[in-house]
Amino acid sequence: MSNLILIRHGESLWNKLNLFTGWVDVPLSEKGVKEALNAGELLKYWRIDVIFTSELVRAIQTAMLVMSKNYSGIPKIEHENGMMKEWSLIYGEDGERYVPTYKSWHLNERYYGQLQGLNKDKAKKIYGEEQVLLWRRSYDVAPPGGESLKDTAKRTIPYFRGKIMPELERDKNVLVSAHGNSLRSIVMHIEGLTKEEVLKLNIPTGVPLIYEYQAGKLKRMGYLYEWGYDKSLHIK
Ligand SMILES: O=C(O)[C@@H](CO)OP(=O)(O)O
Repeated sequence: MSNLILIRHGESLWNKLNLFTGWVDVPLSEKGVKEALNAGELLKYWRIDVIFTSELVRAIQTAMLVMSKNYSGIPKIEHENGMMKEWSLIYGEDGERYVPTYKSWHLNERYYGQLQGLNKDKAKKIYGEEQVLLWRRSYDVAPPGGESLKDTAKRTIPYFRGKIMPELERDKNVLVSAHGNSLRSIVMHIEGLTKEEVLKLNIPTGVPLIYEYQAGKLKRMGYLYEWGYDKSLHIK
């Protein structure tokens, strides 16, 4: 048996300002740092064997803050190619335990196109609430110049199947630190949600969502809080 731990990054400086963020590389707010540390506290004694994050700093920060509390080992970023890969190899024997950490744009937030940088309430005033809700939560309506959730899934799901699932199959506990919509596409896939169901799916910042992997199946344990699991998927 192994565990899949999904976590949306803590609040970012642009979440706080209520701006469409997408691929804009914004760091965590002070509250976001606290959320990530709190998640780390909850996961303190969990064995984490491998980490996947997006290429965006808010997800990387969140994973590192979680690991700053964790005893599994030191997260070591595994670069895929070039000098970063070649020159970051370890040749000595220092006896440390390392947790391989992979960064990939496949896990990045949905690309929000021309909405990036726009205030979400201002967008509602300009385009109407209904239109903005479709851009933000529907499955196949893309924001102007950006990705629909369906488009996002075209990059997240092959990565999930090709890189993340094989680790679970090898009994590795996996931490995935990513974003509201990249995680919505992954949860939609795992849970087999319909287009209508995914409209209601909102993933809270900085709360670990735990799955158990056994015999080829992922079973949801729920969102992990101080007091235990919230088994519902749609957190109010
Ligand atoms: O701005 C964004 O990139 C995302 C996540 O914060 O926003 P939304 O909740 O609208 O999908």
